[in-house]
Parts: sequence; structure tokens; C-alpha cells
Amino acid sequence: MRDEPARAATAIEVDDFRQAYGDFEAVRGVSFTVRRGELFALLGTNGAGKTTTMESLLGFARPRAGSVRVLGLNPAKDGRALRPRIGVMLQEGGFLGDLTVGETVRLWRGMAADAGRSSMAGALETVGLASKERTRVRQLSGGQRRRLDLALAVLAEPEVLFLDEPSTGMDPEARRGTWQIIHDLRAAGTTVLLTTHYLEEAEKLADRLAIMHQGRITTSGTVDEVVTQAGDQIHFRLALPPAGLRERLRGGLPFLDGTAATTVHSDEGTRVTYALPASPAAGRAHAALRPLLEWAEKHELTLERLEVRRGTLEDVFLRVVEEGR
Ligand SMILES: Nc1ncnc2c1ncn2[C@@H]1O[C@H](COP(=O)(O)OP(=O)(O)OP(=O)(O)O)[C@@H](O)[C@H]1O
Repeated sequence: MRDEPARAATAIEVDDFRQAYGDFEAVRGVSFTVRRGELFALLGTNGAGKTTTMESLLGFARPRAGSVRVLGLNPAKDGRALRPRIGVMLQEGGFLGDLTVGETVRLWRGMAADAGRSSMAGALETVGLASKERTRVRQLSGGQRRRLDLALAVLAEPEVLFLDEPSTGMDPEARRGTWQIIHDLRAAGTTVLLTTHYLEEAEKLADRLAIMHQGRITTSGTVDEVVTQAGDQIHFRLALPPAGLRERLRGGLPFLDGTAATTVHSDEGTRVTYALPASPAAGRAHAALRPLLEWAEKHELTLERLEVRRGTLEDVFLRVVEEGR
């Protein structure tokens, strides 16, 4: 049994959550917690179960097994108590196209249990739609609709904000603007659960994240902890076509730190990549470079465009998918 202070510090608690549609088990035992004031990103492949998890947290469906709690409450049972304290932006905003932006916000404020602490002008200003107050919703672009959706989600200054792919369909500038809004909300103390397909979005915004694949969480932690799992990468190009390379390198490319090279051939030559094993110790790539340079010298080869870079969230993500096949 967790003590009271620990509970009070937790905004979202998902414990061995399972959900099924008929015989198909869409979520297969997922556990994570989101602390108050934290931004937690749920990433995953298509159909991984992110929306299903979010829908249970919003009380749309009861878990098949396990439990979900938001602000200590059961969303399926305590909806009335919970609703005024949360904000929600789903993938499909259900707008009435004939209403103007201003009418939509006024209608929303009228329906909200707490009539909305922030003003309509303030909310539209926040999402950059102040000049669109008299525009009909159906005349908004896809990205502008997403921003209107965000304005409605934050209108009542919720304690917990659920954002399902908030920047999908936005141009790069609008996306950056949305990131700034989310960043500011989080800085002001709002807890945020975000799902996204943009890994850069998660890298920029999340305190912690989890990657889901086929109904399970395969990786989780702070952005740094997860990215560290990718290990460093060494890239270079050899300006030799495959036949020439085979002839020169009878022994093949060397192993570095126990890792074999992967190669991609083209007319220009061969692009070589080493994805080194993850290690919390610094300097692994540095140590691996020495034998590589000695090898190149021995074979009188130039390592063109030699580059050492830190693995990215995308590398971790792709490995999750690869290992799950
Ligand atoms: N109402 C439903 N009936 C049957 N199967 C469903 C239903 N809703 C979702 N599923 C299935 O459950 C699995 C998880 O779907 P979910 O929408 O939660 O995934 P997701 O991670 O949000 O995916 P995406 O990134 O593509 O939005 C998928 O295989 C999906 O086809």
C-alpha cells in the first residue's frame, strides 16, 4: 500500500492495465505513473494501444483487467468529479462547422462545469487564433482546427491535460507554436499525458516517456535514459564500388567493440554504419575509433565524411519495432 504523500504526488496511475476488443487483446498489461506537474509522452507504433489506454483514462471504457486512476479517482466511476479537473484534446475534435470560432468557445464555456477560468480572448490568443474569432469553424484549416481544439482543452485551466497527437496536421511553424504552448502549460504546473508520432516532439517536451508496441510497454524512462539505450553510431563512406571493396578487403570490415558493420552500396561507394552497444560509460565511440583508423591506414582507405553521433530516440524506436517483429 502506497503512503498518502506518494499518492498525492501521482496524477496518473496505470497498473497492469489490459483492454480487449472481443477476443483481440489490444493492451496486454501496461503499467506507468505520471507524477504531478510532469509531461509524460506515450509513443508507439500504429495500433500499439495508445488511444485505447487514453480512452480508459478518460473513463470511456472500463479496463478488462488491472486499474487506471487519475488524480486518485476511477475515471469510469468518478467521471463527474474528474471532468472539471481534466482537459482533453482527442484526434477528432467534434466541432459544429457552422458555428464561428468565438461561438464554439462560448458554447464550450457554457457546457463546462467550471465555466472556464481563462477568458475566451485569452484562450484564442494563447493558440494564435485571436484574429479568427468570427470565422466559421468549417473554414478553418486542419491545423487551425487542432489549435481551436487545444484552446478548448485548456479553457478551464485543467490540472491534467490529455493530448492525443496534438500537432498532427500542423505546419512546422504552427507545430513549434503548439510545443511552446504545451511547454508553458507544463511550466505552469499542468500535468500532461501526450501521445505522438513525432519523436522530436517527445524529445523536446517530455520529462519521461514510454514506447508501446503491440499492446506492451517495451521501453520507458527519462528522455536521456531512453536515448542512452541507442548507443553511439559511427558513420563513414568508402569511395569504392562493392566489387572493388571486396577485392581490397579480403578480410571484410572490422568488428568494432564487438559490433559488425552494416553497409549500403550505391554508385558512389559504400556507406558504412556501426551502431555501438549502449553503455552509460562515456568514451565508447572514442575507444572504437582507434582500431578503425588503424584498419583504414593499413588498407590505405580514406574514411570519407567520418561522423560519430549519439543515437537518437528514432534509433531506439526503430529497434523496438525490429525486435518486436
Ligand atoms: N473499437 C475497436 N474495435 C476493435 N478493435 C479496435 C477498436 N479500437 C482499436 N482497436 C484495435 O486495437 C489496437 C490498438 O488500437 P489503438 O487505437 O489503441 O492504437 P494506437 O496506439 O492509438 O494507434 P495509432 O498510433 O495508429 O493511432 C489496434 O490493433 C486497433 O485495430
